[in-house]
Amino acid sequence: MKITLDNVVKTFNTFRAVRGVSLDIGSGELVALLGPSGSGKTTILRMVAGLEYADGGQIRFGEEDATDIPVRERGVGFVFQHYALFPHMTVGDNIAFGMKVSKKKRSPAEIAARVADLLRLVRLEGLGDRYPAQISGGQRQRVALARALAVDPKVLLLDEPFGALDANVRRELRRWLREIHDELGITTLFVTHDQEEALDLADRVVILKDGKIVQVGTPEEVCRTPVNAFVMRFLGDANHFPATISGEVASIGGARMPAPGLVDGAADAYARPGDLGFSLEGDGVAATISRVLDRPDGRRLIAVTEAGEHVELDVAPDAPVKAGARGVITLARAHIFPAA
Ligand SMILES: Nc1ncnc2c1ncn2[C@@H]1O[C@H](COP(=O)(O)OP(=O)(O)OP(=O)(O)O)[C@@H](O)[C@H]1O
Repeated sequence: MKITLDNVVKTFNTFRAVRGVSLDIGSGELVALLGPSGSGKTTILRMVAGLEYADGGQIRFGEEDATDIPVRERGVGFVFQHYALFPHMTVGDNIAFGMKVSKKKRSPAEIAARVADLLRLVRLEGLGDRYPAQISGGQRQRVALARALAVDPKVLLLDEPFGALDANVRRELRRWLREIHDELGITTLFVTHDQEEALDLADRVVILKDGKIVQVGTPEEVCRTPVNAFVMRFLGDANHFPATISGEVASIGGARMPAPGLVDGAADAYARPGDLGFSLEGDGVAATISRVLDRPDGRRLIAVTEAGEHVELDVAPDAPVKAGARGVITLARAHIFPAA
């Protein structure tokens, strides 16, 4: 099912939570809405679900105006962070619940077979007789997904479904969700404020700020060509350097870089840790190493520039650098934007 948002607006009292959002979500696509707290992600999801009405613009399911489709007939499955399972029902009964109350009549044997299929799909075979309190948080969210899938939704809406889980479980569930999505091909809209989660999971990422879309693109597009400093910073690990533009060339400390299309004057350059290096001499930004952090996947240096800015850079695990070393930060790549 294709979903279209056409200049959608939502106002609470006088506060504009969503300010003219237009977005096409292709049939079978997995799209993440990513943005800081209060950027309007949940409000957009709730409007698609029909739990909230847009007060401007239009939402279409296929070619049909969604306002004409009652919530129960939208064919939407939800998983929310705090959308608790029924504690007094077994896992199996929780999954069966939607089928039992659905207009589409199914026999008890059909329901039991479907519950068994779904338990297999979410890899919880054998746990159907447990109660929610007897399984882990990650398993509970898998049950919540199985319950949402039980009624064959055309659209799946997930609001921070893994928000309450620890980092390793989150990572595992996100891989698993992607596999399930690829198997079932249900159009999925996923809300998160976790950049890594959005980038790992989604076909396309929609970056929101103050109720507006700032950028839409594949993970590669938003990472490699952020449209502005907000996207660059929000995606994480952005080091800032003041820059000066002259004749479409940026000077960043002693380094020079092409800056096509930028006007002369002050600018902001941003670079990620992997785009930086450290050497004792050369063209770059003078800095002193303040800390050396060793991690399973390499060595990260924390440097302080002469302007007092902290910069993080990744070097080879065996790079011979010690805290206190003075030298220059070299830039292999940077994103340069007009000064804010
Ligand atoms: N029912 C409501 N009444 C008044 N204001 C609301 C209501 N729901 C949301 N808002 C406001 O609308 C803005 C957007 O909220 P929304 O929950 O959509 O943001 P979000 O991006 O999902 O944030 P979070 O990540 O914190 O959940 C916020 O400023 C919020 O306070």
